[in-house]
Amino acid sequence: MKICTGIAPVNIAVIKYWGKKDEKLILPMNDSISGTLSTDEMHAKTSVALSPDFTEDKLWLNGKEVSIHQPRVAVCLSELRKLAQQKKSGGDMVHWKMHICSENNFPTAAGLASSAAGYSCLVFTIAHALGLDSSQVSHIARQGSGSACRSMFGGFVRWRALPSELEGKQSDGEESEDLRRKQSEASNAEQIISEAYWGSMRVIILVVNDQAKSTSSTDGMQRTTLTSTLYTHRVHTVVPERCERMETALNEKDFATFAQLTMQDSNQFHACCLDTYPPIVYMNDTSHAVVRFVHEFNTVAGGTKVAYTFDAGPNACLYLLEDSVPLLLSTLVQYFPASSEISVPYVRGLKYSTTPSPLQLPSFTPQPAGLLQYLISTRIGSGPKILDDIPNNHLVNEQGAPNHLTS
Ligand SMILES: Nc1ncnc2c1ncn2[C@@H]1O[C@H](COP(=O)(O)OP(=O)(O)OP(=O)(O)O)[C@@H](O)[C@H]1O
Ligand SMILES: C[C@@](O)(CCOP(=O)(O)OP(=O)(O)O)CC(=O)O
Repeated sequence: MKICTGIAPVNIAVIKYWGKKDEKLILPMNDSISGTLSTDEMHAKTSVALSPDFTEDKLWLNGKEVSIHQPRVAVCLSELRKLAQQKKSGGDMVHWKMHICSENNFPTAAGLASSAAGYSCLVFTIAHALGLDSSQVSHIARQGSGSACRSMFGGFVRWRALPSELEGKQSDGEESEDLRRKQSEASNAEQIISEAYWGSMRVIILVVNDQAKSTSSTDGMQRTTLTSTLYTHRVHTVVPERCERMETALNEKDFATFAQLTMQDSNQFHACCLDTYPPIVYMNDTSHAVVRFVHEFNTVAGGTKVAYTFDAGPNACLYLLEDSVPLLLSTLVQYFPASSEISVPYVRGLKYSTTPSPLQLPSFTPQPAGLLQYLISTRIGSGPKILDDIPNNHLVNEQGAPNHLTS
């Protein structure tokens, strides 16, 4: 019997992934770039037990058994076992069944990138258990959920689309097994900026008080690729150039350019969603109020101090530098007050000792209390980690049954 436990981070894209060239392999239409958030505030945690005595693979998510036969979970397990066999790694364990327990210390499927952290954690932890090099398996995490490949590394991460020379199909229209394997291995993630390089980068997540389930990313992006003409322009013309400019801004620690590109890319992604037919609407009135707030804050602050970005949901993610956080937080709390009924801290996570007076924003009206549920204050952090040396930390016990939820 072998048991391993790992944790993995959430990532939030600053140049968005949206749309696939290949639904099965999850090959993206364009490169994307994201920041990896610290696991101190938000993480997925996975334990895997392998034993020659287990008769079937099993999976528990947040304490409940779920089907191990979901195609995306199944493909991750079979690819990891195949790779371990090829590399002659893991010995007999390659043939043993696994019991996997996974949980998130933040809401699952609420548009907070739980699938990215979740699949990254599952693939990283099993790769470690089978003795594989976990820096070489982001293409497997990608097959769980595209954005999961970026959670395999810390700092800022770029996920590359397939290089054009590997795009071809064979003359009979059928790709060979060999070409498919090469294609799959060629679209992977790599760290472009370490978490230490721009150590003052901070992130604040604004959880919007409306978690109505809208179109899933998987379905939404499929519809956009089929129907949006703006999207064609985005993929072929805008994103390639924007990714290069984003890498330069990160390398030069040029916050104003980083922030402008981040906001423009979020806006264009949501414009493509609206240009989808029938349209997809992820941002709500509160999201749009946050956009207006950020622009007004930057105007009054006399420079671009804060950037917003929105994924496939109404929650906002703000990128800013450490020295702007106290003023941003005090102003935000003033203009987006907590509900009077809130029984938990409104601002969670990283604490700051100073509370400056809020900026006065003449063109922005204070919003009704409770539009935001809570805020998570965090920073850019490192990639997944194995936590086997912490006692009593596993989510699964020696009998292969789930332990009680621990975090
Ligand atoms: N810790 C985990 N381990 C394994 N799978 C997970 C884990 N967390 C989430 N998932 C998978 O991801 C699914 C949720 O993905 P979904 O894309 O709906 O939500 P999200 O990732 O929170 O939102 P978004 O992708 O819009 O940011 C879950 O139903 C489950 O299949
Ligand atoms: C808007 C996004 O968050 C979309 C994420 O899409 P997913 O990675 O959840 O989609 P699938 O590959 O179908 O699982 C942008 C991004 O993270 O780059």
